Amino acid sequence: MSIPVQSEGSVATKGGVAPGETLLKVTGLQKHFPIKKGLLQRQVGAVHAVDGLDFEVKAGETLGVVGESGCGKSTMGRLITRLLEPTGGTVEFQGKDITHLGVSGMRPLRRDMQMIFQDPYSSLNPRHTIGTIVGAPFKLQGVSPEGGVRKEVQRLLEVVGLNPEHYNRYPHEFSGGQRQRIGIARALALNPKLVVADEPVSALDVSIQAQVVNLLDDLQQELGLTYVIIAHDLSVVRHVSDRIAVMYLGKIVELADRELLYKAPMHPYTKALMSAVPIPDPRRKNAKSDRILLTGDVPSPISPPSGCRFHTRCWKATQICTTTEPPLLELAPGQQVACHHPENFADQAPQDTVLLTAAKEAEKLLGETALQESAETSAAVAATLAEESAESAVEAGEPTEPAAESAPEAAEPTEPEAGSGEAK
Ligand SMILES: Nc1ncnc2c1ncn2[C@@H]1O[C@H](COP(=O)(O)OP(=O)(O)OP(=O)(O)O)[C@@H](O)[C@H]1O
Repeated sequence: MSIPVQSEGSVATKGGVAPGETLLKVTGLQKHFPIKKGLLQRQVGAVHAVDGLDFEVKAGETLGVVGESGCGKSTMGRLITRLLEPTGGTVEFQGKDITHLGVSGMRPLRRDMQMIFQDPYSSLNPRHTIGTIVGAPFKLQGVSPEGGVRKEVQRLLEVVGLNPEHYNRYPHEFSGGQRQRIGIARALALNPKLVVADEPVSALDVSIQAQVVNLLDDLQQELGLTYVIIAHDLSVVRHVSDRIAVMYLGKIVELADRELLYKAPMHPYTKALMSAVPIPDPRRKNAKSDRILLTGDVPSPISPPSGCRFHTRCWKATQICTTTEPPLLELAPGQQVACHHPENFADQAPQDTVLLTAAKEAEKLLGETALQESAETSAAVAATLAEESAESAVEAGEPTEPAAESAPEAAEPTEPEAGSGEAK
């Protein structure tokens, strides 16, 4: 599809943020929704929807955000576009702190950051024509596009693959996929720099999902857009994201380049999510499923578990996971992980070996292939690391013993890891 050039020039070069430079920076971002009770509406607790997020989004990239329902993805999207006021932390957009900007302070920035919502049925006013809906941002911002609003709206409709002649039609006259295209046209009207798409295709038929995802991809290529795409399903963000953040109960547990995340996920939760993505390969139709089934429900965000929040469902959890929250560390270039016992990497807490009872139960539900693979990859990576550090120790003239210590898994037999938890 050919997309007409925007009248105001390339987004990526507009406003001084060059591709690859930081467009959005989030530090320690928090949102706690108060729970109030009684006549006096006293606060009795809080929903820890987003609980300390740190990440950056570079101009021109697509950051995918995935996680189960209720993990705080939408809240995060609304916080970074400042549709919600954060409880803590900071949000910087183009180097400017926008954390506590009021409505008037945010108004000029609204042009630069737009949101696409999940439900193309409820996000469009049924009483307004498409022309009014897509043209609304011009009115709200007091912008008069060259050639008039009508001409610009028709151009935008064409950009998203809709017939510009349908300017006077109403939302109910369009299919779900077309309505989502209308939502995208509205988001693009003011030539934004950052587009946050919250589950942009979840409400659509699978056959239409690919069309909308491809449209978003095409628009990014042509207009130099920066995306944060939120989805509960890795298969949606898989093809469009440059980097992917995996969220669990209000926290990022892994943030990595797409390739790294798919080839060697380090957080057990990422591994479990990935095992749930179906592989469309007819040759595997009789293969034994190695899907990782997580035990129990997602704990309540009102009183999240202590230590690592995933420990209640993790098959690798040990004592330290219940007491100490693992920091989000860059364990490999381009891969940040918050885990004491990561996959595909040397153990971060090798001294702590006693598996929790819950973990032992979770282990029973894991596919054997998954456990075997997990053990093999961890042992292989640990062996490579041990080799590398032994080599560097020899080069530096040091004794080679400490290298083996720093990668204790290297010495382990390649038995399933969860089963060999005691010896880890
Ligand atoms: N306005 C609100 N008041 C109180 N709690 C809220 C509010 N908005 C969200 N929450 C709670 O915050 C938590 C995170 O919600 P959020 O919608 O951000 O999750 P999500 O990962 O986007 O889930 P989904 O995919 O189902 O939308 C949930 O427990 C939710 O109930």
